[in-house]
Parts: sequence; C-alpha cells; structure tokens
Amino acid sequence: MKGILLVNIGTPAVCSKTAVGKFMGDMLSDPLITGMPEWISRFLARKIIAPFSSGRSLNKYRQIWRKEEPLISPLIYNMQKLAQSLEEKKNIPVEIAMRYGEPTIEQGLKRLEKRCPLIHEVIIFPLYPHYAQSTTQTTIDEIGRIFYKRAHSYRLKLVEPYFNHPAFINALVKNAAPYLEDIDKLVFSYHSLPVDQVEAAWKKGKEFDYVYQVKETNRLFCEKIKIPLQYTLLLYASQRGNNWLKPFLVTDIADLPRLGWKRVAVIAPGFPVDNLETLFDIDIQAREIFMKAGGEKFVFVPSLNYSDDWIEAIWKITLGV
Ligand SMILES: C=CC1=C(C)c2cc3[nH]c(cc4nc(cc5[nH]c(cc1n2)c(C)c5CCC(=O)O)C(CCC(=O)O)=C4C)c(C)c3C=C
Ligand SMILES: [Fe+2]
Repeated sequence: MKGILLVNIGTPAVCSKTAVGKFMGDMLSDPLITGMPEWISRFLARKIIAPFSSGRSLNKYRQIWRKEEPLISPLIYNMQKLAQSLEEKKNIPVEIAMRYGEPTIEQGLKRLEKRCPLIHEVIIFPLYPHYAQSTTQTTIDEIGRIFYKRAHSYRLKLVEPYFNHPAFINALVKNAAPYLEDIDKLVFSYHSLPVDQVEAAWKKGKEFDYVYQVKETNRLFCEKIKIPLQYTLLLYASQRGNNWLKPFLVTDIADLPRLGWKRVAVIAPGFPVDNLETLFDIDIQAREIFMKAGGEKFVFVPSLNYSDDWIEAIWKITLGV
C-alpha cells in the first residue's frame, strides 16, 4: 500500500504570542533559513528575533486566523481539506505535516504507518512548487534526520519541484481565469529570498534555480491562458531584508496606478494553499497600499487550496504522468 504526506512550511498551533514566538523561533533557528551557523541562528532566533518580532507577526495572524469553526490557522485548515479530498477522490491514505510546528514530519509519517501497517511506499509531496533551500532543501534534510534515527520498512519517494508540470499549470489557469476579467495588469507575486541563497543554488543548475523556475511558471501560465507576458509583472513579497529578490510587492504595487494600471489582479503560484503570506501580505497589505495609491480595483486570486483541478494535478505529479 502507498500513502501520501503533504508537507508545508508550518504555522503556529494557536493564535497567541507564545505560539507565534515558538513557530518563529523553530523556523529561524534553521541554518538553511538564515544562512548562518546553527548556534548563531538558534541564539538570534530564540533570544532576539522571536521575542521582539513575534508581536508584529501575531498582529498579522490575528487578521487572517479563521473566525469560524474550526478556529485554526488557514494554512492547516486548507491542508486538512486538501488531504481529505485527495484521500476520498483517489482512495489513498493522505496525512499532512509541517517542517516547523505540528504535526511534524515524523508525526505525519507515524500516522501513516499506524493507519497502514503494510505501507510499502510513502510519497512526500511538498507544497512548494519551486526549489528553495529554505523550503525544499530543509524538508529533504529533515527527512534525512528522521530516517537516520530509526529504521523504516517502506520506500520513500520525494516529489521534485513541479513548477512546470502541465497539470499544475492547468490547475493554476482554471483557478485564476474567473478573476482575470476587466483588469489592466496581472501581478505574479512570489516569496522573496535572500539574493546570496538564490545565487548559490542557481549555480548548481536549473533544478535549483528559483528565479528561472518562477519565470517558467509565469511563462507557461501565460501561454496556457493566452495572455501576453508583457501584460504581467513579477514582484517579490515578504522580504526580510534589503538584499532580497526585488522588485518588492509592497513598494512597486504603489507605482502601478500612476503608470495607468489602476485595476490589477494578484496571483501567488508559489503558494498552493492560502496562508499568512497570501491572506495578509497580498490580500490585506498590498491591497491597502495599492488602493491608497489611487488604485481602483484589486483582485486577489486565491490559492489552489483543495480545488478539483489541484487534486488531479497532485495525482498526476505524484504518478509522474
Ligand atoms: C515559498 C515559500 C516560502 C519561502 C521560500 C519562505 C522563505 C522564508 N521565510 C522566512 C521567514 C518567515 N516565514 C514565515 C512564515 C511563512 N513562510 C512561508 C513560506 C515560505 N517562506 C509560509 C507559508 C509561512 C507561514 C504561513 C502561515 O502560518 O500561514 C515567518 C513567520 C511569520 C511572519 O511574520 O511572516 C517567518 C519569520 C525566511 C527568513 C525565509 C527565507 C530565507
Ligand atoms: Fe517564510
């Protein structure tokens, strides 16, 4: 029997300062996130960054946290719904796991093992379509650590970045099409990254090249939906420093009304399920900046979440067809 583990970056367990601080502390202790040695990352994360900036992040989480039952983070909610639908539609056990926070990857694997004692293959499906050391690589490393600690009696299949898979592009197009009428510009928003991390990986080839991969997704999306690439704009969001990939969404979105683009749609193909970075950084923060700068219409394109086309895409990507 086979099983699927959907993996994402993580989210706080509850909407409180302690939980947000813990999540940020775990994440920012990872040398693959910070690019610094482990002991420095750990010290800065737990003693300085988490205590001092968790209040600001909590304020953002408060605005996007689910207001109806279940009162959980949207990222967990969307992943649970996705797992449930995938399991029902494809008749395969599916669990979810987080790189930071819970359920951990180890807990996710144990849940699959418990549910299916005869499991012979676990397919790890990262909810990051593009390679980054802070997502793809740290997930691979964590799985390595888990497998080193104790013996496992099944084989592992790790799904590679699927930024150009036709089924992923098809799901993006089907999901976005209803939102793209009557707009002047389509903005592709991707998570920004430290330039040194991107450059170090890019030298290894296209399989590791974040910027190449996001541009490929955009090109294939435009080709499929039949809109010229010139009608779109690539911006990077959620940067945490100046030497991160530019142009930044928060600065450049404010220029668009002055340039004559007063009606925009923003899509974030790097996030298959909605989370803080889409629901706050784009739908709340970028919207406010754009409208204050004279924009007339701001359309937020929701992530794929648990749509049927996305479930079909996961299935095809998993099977390698
Ligand atoms: C494409 C996906 C992501 C990349 C690449 C990424 C890089 C990255 N992130 C941080 C620091 C933080 N990320 C935080 C939250 C967060 N990040 C992603 C995705 C990517 N991060 C998601 C999906 C989420 C959370 C979502 C949720 O709970 O809904 C946070 C915490 C909160 C905040 O204030 O934003 C931090 C901090 C770094 C430093 C980095 C690359 C080096
Ligand atoms: Fe992040």
